[in-house]
Amino acid sequence: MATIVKANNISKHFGQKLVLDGVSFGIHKGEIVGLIGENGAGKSTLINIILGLDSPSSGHVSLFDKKNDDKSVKDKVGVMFQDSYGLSRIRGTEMVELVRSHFANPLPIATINELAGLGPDMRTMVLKMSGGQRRKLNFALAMAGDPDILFLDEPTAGMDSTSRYEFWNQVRQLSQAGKTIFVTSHYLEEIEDIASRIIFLRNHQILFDGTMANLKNRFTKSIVEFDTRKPEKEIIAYVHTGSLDSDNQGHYTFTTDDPDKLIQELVPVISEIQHIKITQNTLDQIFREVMKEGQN
Ligand SMILES: Nc1ncnc2c1ncn2[C@@H]1O[C@H](COP(=O)(O)OP(=O)(O)OP(=O)(O)O)[C@@H](O)[C@H]1O
Repeated sequence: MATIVKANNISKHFGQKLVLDGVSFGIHKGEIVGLIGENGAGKSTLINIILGLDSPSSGHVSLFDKKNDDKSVKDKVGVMFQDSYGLSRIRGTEMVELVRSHFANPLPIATINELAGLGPDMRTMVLKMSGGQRRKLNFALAMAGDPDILFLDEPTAGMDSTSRYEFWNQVRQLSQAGKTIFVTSHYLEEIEDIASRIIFLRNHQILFDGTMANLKNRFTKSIVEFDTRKPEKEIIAYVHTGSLDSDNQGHYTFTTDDPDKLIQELVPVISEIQHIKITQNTLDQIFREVMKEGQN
């Protein structure tokens, strides 16, 4: 699989302040990578370094196997920044035209608007656009050059629920069409939903890099719940792979590393068990737990 981004041992200081410390990873074609970390973790700094907008204190980055300032790379990269741009006294359509003119093979403006979902609002002066409309315009600008890789920095902040839903559907379709996506967001349920891979920045380094399933296996246990009239001591006698959290009027809650095995252990009494439910922590819960651990 082609590696589109290679970040090799990136460190970054701002003055005395260490922000990134030996960060390395590769991003492959077609992946949707979710970069997560607390406020100030260095997500935007890392994106800026990958894009060549900032330089690392040490380490190096390549995009499409070239240096990130190589001219041939520019046409293949689309970026949706967090902040709005300086030009605000022109219409959205004019802004998109301006950006299109910088690319060799831009998408038609109607296609760009279809992707961004701005409709007639694209003709509004940028100054008069709402926060959500500006986000959509930012997405339009990111897509203007028909990029192979899209960097999305907090793309849905300020978007209403329907717009978010449509936005992520669009991103999913772009991914299915072969685009590579690198996204940061504090809306972790959205990252959990969209990303094929999570990179978790913590204490200036990569704490975790892998699939959501791997992340859950590493940082969380499963909860197995069920109802039964069997007395507690009988149930406990069967279960060896989990610990009983509560037995509340016949509703049992076990925490376990291996929910499949726990269910197998219950097989002798399974006919007397009802409403079995297995759950795992969400990305949001895992994130909060990992952050809490760091404070202790
Ligand atoms: N140009 C700069 N000069 C000095 N410090 C900077 C600069 N840019 C970023 N920083 C600092 O680097 C750290 C990382 O900032 P960055 O914006 O990369 O974090 P982030 O993970 O994107 O945060 P957020 O989730 O809040 O957007 C912060 O402490 C920030 O104050």
